[in-house]
Order: sequence, then structure tokens, then C-alpha cells
Amino acid sequence: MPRFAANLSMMFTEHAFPERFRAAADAGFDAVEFLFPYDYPAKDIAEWCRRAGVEQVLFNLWPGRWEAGERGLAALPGRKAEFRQSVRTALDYAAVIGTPRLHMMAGIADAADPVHQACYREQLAFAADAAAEQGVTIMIEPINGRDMPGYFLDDFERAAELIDTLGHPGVKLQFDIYHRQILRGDVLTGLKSLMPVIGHVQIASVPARNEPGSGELDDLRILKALDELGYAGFVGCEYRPRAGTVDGLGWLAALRGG
Ligand SMILES: O=C(O)[C@@H](O)C(=O)CO
Ligand SMILES: [Mg+2]
Repeated sequence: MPRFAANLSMMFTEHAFPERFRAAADAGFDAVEFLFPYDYPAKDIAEWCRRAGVEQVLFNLWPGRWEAGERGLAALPGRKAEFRQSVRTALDYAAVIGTPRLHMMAGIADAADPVHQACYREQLAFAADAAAEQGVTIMIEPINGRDMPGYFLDDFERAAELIDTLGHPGVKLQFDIYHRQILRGDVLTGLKSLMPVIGHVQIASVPARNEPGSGELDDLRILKALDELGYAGFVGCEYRPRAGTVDGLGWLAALRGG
């Protein structure tokens, strides 16, 4: 069975953020991920993890002004300096918290525009080099345009090709099963063919982004397939519980029982 990380940006929101670490541990998780740590001092987050006995396995680079609709800076030529500063800040947080992967969000930009393409590649190389010095891996994640209209990286093949072309061992694919199903389908084939470049997996039901097993896919079958494919990384539970977080963990109990 894969190792699961509770996504504290979506799960356990019944609690204030600092309390979510303990709540996740009490519910049986030994790992957590979340979108952004930047509202809190890194040492506090490290302490919440330590006290709860959970490892922090992933967070995102600062995406720009989220409230203003920004969704990353990597493909934005006008934001190069801010992007590079965001890499340094994220790496400082990762060093204190002990986080081994960072998701680099691309931004809202025209994927067909060579200027944005060149900027994205350049910034990806910069982030990967800086992260590698600290043993951290940079993740890139295709995100569907229904949830994030205009998002630059909205194609799994293009992401895999970018990783291939860059040829940097510190860049991997964040395979979010929810986005994959909406963008392309063919989830099992995608997992199989992309497995060599996958560094992190996330899951939610489709289309509602709730608990695994509550949507159109056989999520438990897909999770079992990850074992068959030899996936040894984490699966982030990046879903919005339909009712209470703990009440909605039946899918995990079923998987553990079976
Ligand atoms: O799938 C998602 O939405 C996240 O993994 C993310 O990092 C950006 O929102
Ligand atoms: Mg995701």
C-alpha cells in the first residue's frame, strides 16, 4: 500500500492550521503536505510536525498573489527576480522543516508562446540547481484548466517532455490523478508510462474532488496499481472531505483492511 500524506490545506480544516498536524497524526497519518507555509515561521511548522510525529513531504513555492488570481511565477518573464527569491525562501523553509520536495507552480500564461516557454525552462533549471544543492527535488504538476483557467502547464506529455529535455535528476513529475482524469483520462496507462519520472502522486475523486472512491474512477484499484508499478513515494490526499475529515476516511480503512 502506498504511503499517504494528509493535505492540510484541504483536510482537517475543522481545526486551525497548527492543530491540523496532530489531528492528521491522530487519524493515522505519518506524513503531511500543504500548499503554502509562508504565513507561519518555519521553526513553528517544524515544531508542529515534530510534536505530532509526522513528516512534511511537499509544499509549493510562493505562487504570487493568490487572492489576485496569480498561480505561480515560473513562466512569467516579468517576474524573474521575484521567482528566484521565492526559490530561496522555499528552500530556507524546506531546510528547517525537513521537506524533500517543492512544487514549482508555472503561472497563468500562454503555453504556446515561446517567450513563456523559454522563461519556464530557464526558471525550472534555476530552481532545480538551487534545490539540488540542498538535496531537494523540484516537482512540476499539470493542472486542469477547469480548476485553473489559463494555467501554463496543462498537459502531461508536455511536462514529461520538459523533464526529459532538461535531463536534471532533481526535477520530477507531480502526478495528480484528479487532474490527469480531467485532462486526459487513461490514468493507469499514464502512471505506467510516466512512472520513471514521477516523484509524487496526489489523489481525489473526479469530478467533485472529494474522498477517493466517491467519484467516477475506481480509486482503490488505482492505488493498488501504484504498488504493482513499484511506486515507493507518497500519495498526497488532496481532496475536500464531503462531511467531516475523519468521518470520510472509510476509503483508507478499506484499503488498509484489504
Ligand atoms: O492540484 C493542485 O491544485 C495542487 O497540487 C497545487 O499545488 C496547486 O493548487
Ligand atoms: Mg495537486
